[in-house]
Amino acid sequence: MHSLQVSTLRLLADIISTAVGKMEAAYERDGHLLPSLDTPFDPADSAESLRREPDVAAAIMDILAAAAQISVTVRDPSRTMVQTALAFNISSCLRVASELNVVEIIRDAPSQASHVKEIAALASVDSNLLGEILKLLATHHIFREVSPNVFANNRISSVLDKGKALIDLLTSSRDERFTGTSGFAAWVEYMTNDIFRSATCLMDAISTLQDGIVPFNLAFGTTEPLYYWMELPENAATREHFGLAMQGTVAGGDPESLFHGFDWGSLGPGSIVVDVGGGNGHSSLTIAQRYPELHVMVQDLAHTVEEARKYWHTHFVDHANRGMVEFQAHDFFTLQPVKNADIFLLRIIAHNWPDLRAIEILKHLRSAALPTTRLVIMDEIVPIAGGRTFENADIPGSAQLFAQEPLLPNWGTASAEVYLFDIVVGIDTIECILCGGVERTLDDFKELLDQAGWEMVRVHHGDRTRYSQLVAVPKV
Ligand SMILES: C[S@@+](CC[C@H](N)C(=O)[O-])C[C@H]1O[C@@H](n2cnc3c(N)ncnc32)[C@H](O)[C@@H]1O
Repeated sequence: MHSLQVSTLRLLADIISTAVGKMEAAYERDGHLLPSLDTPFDPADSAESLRREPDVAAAIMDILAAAAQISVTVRDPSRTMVQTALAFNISSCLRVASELNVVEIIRDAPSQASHVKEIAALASVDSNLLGEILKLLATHHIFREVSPNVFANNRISSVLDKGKALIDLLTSSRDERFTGTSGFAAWVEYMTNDIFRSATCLMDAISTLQDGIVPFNLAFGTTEPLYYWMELPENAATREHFGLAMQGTVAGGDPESLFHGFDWGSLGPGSIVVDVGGGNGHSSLTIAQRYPELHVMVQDLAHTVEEARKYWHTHFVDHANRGMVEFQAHDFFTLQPVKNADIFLLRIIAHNWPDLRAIEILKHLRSAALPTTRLVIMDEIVPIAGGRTFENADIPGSAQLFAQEPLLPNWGTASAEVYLFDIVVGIDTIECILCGGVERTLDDFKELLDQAGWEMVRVHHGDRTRYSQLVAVPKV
């Protein structure tokens, strides 16, 4: 038994060693250095794009999975448990750092490093507590403590940079801080504040078993479903914050992600793309910027679609002036008014709804579809985790890769995001907590589409920084 454990450790160490060798070879071949953890992230650095090369991406997955597995194998389990139980403090401290603009304060300091007293003075908070917060984050490689109580940005903290002048951030209202940003900090703050609050009510909602009441309702004291609650006039600031946060879901992953999948260039001039539940329409806007001959219709609930109109007029006024974009208040649980769509785009919509409701949305799209209409779904696909066999090989692109033993088949915590978001959509939006997980496996999607009259014809797997894309056509 003991020697078996030791040989498992050796296998894990070998996986790391082999993967590091592959990375070394790729970086050497291209004449790049691996970007340092100690310096701010530069998305324009060509060394960064190397991480997306299939061999390097696979090596990274192996390193993440094996390093995590080796750590929990060798550690006293009660220490692992305590640290995991207290992990919420990391979320909480991250929110503080973002709301107080710590990254931007350090960025604009003369030597790009600041004593916590200087940071606290600019942020108008107590320096002792802030120091503890930053030390916890630095211990998790978020910021770097360059000398006692002096902090610098590093690769991880720098991605929170809102990219605005510090003076603007310090003088603007809380609600205006994200305006004009990529939305990534808005997304992080939405997760560490709104979603965090809902998460604290998970146990209460599960034990109460009230139909239609999810943790979000208990946390925010409302019986309205999340998106209808956001439509209320008093929640305009949250709605705007959420719209920017959704934009941040693209900015924080691979900005090119929308183009890794369905070939938008294959659509002819004037093709109609309906962005169903499009939020502020940032995804269809990015697609239209690259393919300006596409005619876009952004649909969402009434107030959200007005945010979309503002967003497009700020970021792509030319398309709006050419009459190539329309904004339509539309509830996707009602008849779809666009009957001549080339594409119905559903980005991170299906995961918000339990099967019966998702089928309703898909059926409305099916009823409005022409024989040539295609449905493009962008969402997470939950990998098969309980084995290493895959059965849907008949659909192009669908095959799932599995990690080598002794890693978990789904690469364990290297794939954690999809499981974390499964809980997020459960606590925020499903209408009945007993309806089951809403992030779906490929089989779940196939079944869902089938029941709504669609046939899945192509799968483009994401790579944990991108949503997967599924293409479906009307079933005849
Ligand atoms: C997770 S967000 C995704 C937004 C956008 N597709 C994106 O990728 O950023 C879900 C969107 O669904 C919209 N939504 C929720 N319920 C809706 C309904 N009944 N009809 C239309 N849109 C709805 C919300 O307002 C929100 O914009």
